[in-house]
Amino acid sequence: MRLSSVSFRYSRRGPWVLRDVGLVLEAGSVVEVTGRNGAGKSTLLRLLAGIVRPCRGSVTARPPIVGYAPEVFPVDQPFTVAAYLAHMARARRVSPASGTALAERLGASHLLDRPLGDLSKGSAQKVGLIQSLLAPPGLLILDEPFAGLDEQTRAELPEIIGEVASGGGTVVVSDHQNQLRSFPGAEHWLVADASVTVLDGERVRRAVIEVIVGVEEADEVEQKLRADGYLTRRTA
Ligand SMILES: Nc1ncnc2c1ncn2[C@@H]1O[C@H](COP(=O)(O)OP(=O)(O)OP(=O)(O)O)[C@@H](O)[C@H]1O
Repeated sequence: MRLSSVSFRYSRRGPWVLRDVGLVLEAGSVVEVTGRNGAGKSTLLRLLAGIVRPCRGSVTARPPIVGYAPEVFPVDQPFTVAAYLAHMARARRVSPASGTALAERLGASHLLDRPLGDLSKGSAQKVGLIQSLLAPPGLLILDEPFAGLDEQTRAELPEIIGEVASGGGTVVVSDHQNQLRSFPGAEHWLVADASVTVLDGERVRRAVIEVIVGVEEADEVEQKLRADGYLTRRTA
């Protein structure tokens, strides 16, 4: 799949969110997308998924089956989780059992009879994740999937991502917390100033700076730095 000279803005006179972006996604690759709040990560993911079209440039060779889990799953739908997943399974021409099995794997079986409107943010996000995986995706796009998830699902997610990739699917994950920073073989893209930089260690030189803070502030400062797209590591 390839993005060629892709530019996008939300309105004719609005600012360019992405400008002249060229990218290649290989089958079986895993890409982590980072960047500050509002940098354009979700917009890039929506362009990749085909939810919005470029204003200029083109997206070619998108795999036919795209699984997309949005940052905020829309719960304002009058269905139970089971009915929603069964409906999505029919739309994707797969057995409804696929939704039940995924719900079990992600510790969401107890949610099946609940109305979508009653779900917490984390539970809704799980349902969004399950629907994106119902049919084996050739392209899986997860927008901030780690943000609201419980520990069990957080731990399961890299495994699921690895399975999709080893089946030849391409996986793109936006994650301002850098949860996939040590995922084996993952590519890292940084969205900033309306462009996308492929960080591969050779083309982007890094500097390490030490930031010294009080113990009680450490978590908060680290979270802020990660929210701004920096990689962090703790020393003793
Ligand atoms: N539907 C929309 N209409 C108009 N502007 C939008 C829309 N969605 C996003 N934007 C603007 O486009 C820019 C990029 O937003 P986007 O959501 O892609 O960034 P992001 O990196 O995903 O941010 P975050 O980490 O906060 O989700 C921001 O300035 C945002 O305000």
